[in-house]
Amino acid sequence: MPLAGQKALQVARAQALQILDSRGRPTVQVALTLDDGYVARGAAPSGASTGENEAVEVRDGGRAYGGAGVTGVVRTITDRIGPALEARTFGTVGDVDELLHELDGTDSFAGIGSNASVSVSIAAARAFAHLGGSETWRWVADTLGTSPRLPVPHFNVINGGAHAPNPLAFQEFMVAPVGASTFADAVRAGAEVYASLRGRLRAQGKLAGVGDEGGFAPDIDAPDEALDLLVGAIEDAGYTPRTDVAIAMDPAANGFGTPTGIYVFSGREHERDEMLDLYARLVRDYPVWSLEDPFHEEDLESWRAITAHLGDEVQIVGDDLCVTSAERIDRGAADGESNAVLIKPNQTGTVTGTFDALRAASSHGMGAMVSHRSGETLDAFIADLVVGAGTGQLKSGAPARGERVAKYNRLLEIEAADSSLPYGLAPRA
Ligand SMILES: C=C(OP(=O)(O)O)C(=O)O
Ligand SMILES: [Mg+2]
Repeated sequence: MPLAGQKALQVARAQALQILDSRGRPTVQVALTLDDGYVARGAAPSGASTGENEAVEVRDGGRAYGGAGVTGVVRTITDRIGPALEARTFGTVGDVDELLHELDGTDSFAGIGSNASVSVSIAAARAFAHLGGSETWRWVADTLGTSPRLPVPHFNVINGGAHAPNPLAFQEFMVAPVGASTFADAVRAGAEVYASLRGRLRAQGKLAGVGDEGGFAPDIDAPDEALDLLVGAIEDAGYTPRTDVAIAMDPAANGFGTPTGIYVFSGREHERDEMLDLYARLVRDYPVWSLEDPFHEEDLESWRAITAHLGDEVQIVGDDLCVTSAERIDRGAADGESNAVLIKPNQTGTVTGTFDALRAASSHGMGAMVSHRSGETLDAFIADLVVGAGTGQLKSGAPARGERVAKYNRLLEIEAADSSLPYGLAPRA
């Protein structure tokens, strides 16, 4: 249903452009020009460690850009989606997304590409916000019926796994300023911890390059070593681990595990029980508050075991497990597989699918962390999304590199413009 007083969307011109993402690979940007001259844009990010059941990103074959171009997707938008958009008026973003599903004709966006659908859908969401005279975050909150809030930023400061060339199997080690009183203070804490971590790594002779999300990629392989570095960096920056700044991890275990529960890292195999013991020890010994994709997406027995054993102490987040799918979130909740979900719009391919996933998580009392992808653009839609959805958690990489800080900087802008917005994790239902 359209929001009260919502003007219908009439697209005068739909254009698409191949641009580069933060890995130097092509992606697509859409521009929808409205009758009043307003241009609503949306760009598609791209993951490297993807779940099996994500909506399908379509790329060209051939040799251009290592076979990774999106000229076909640009053509699909220009020749098929654009004319279909221009031919009709739309009452809601759901109507636009329905058209995208119709044009696609598959149940995974393998036809038009989730990179086409998500960029069009994000642009349409911005167009509806503009037509309603509101900021995009406010439009999200009005559409979902949620209480907006500024999220705790999760800064990924040590990168491994598929995002870095180092031997570290676990993909992400994040610092989360849970004790900050404003978003601006949280950004400052994140930047200070990042700077002190750089100092520690330099002092230890381990300062190497950075990974895809801007975190350092030191030549280490043990999770303990990464966590020791983080705790030391938090203290060096003058903060108290856990109460001021907590830690979140995304091992992204699809990258080193199997459906049958065998996990290979640090030069040997680890079985399910050993992994459960390892996580229990890390949660006990370090200020870890959130643990994402600790097991392979098909190793459901392990997911159920960790949620049962550690779910009261830490948030267990399903990313590759749930792939921003309301259906999979419902199933996972019923089976006790995780108690929180990651929300990435391009995993489902539309803003409507993203809203459905957020509603599903909320209906089960699950936490929801909104997330960037490892391949990003300057598009900061997820910043507005997380404020409007009011889930209180965002991960967008290190507090460095333009495509990562674009999201944090947008949140600083939102906070500066509306100081009544609360900051912090959403109270659990
Ligand atoms: C952000 C992530 O990485 P990618 O975008 O490569 O899936 C993740 O796994 O949470
Ligand atoms: Mg993940």
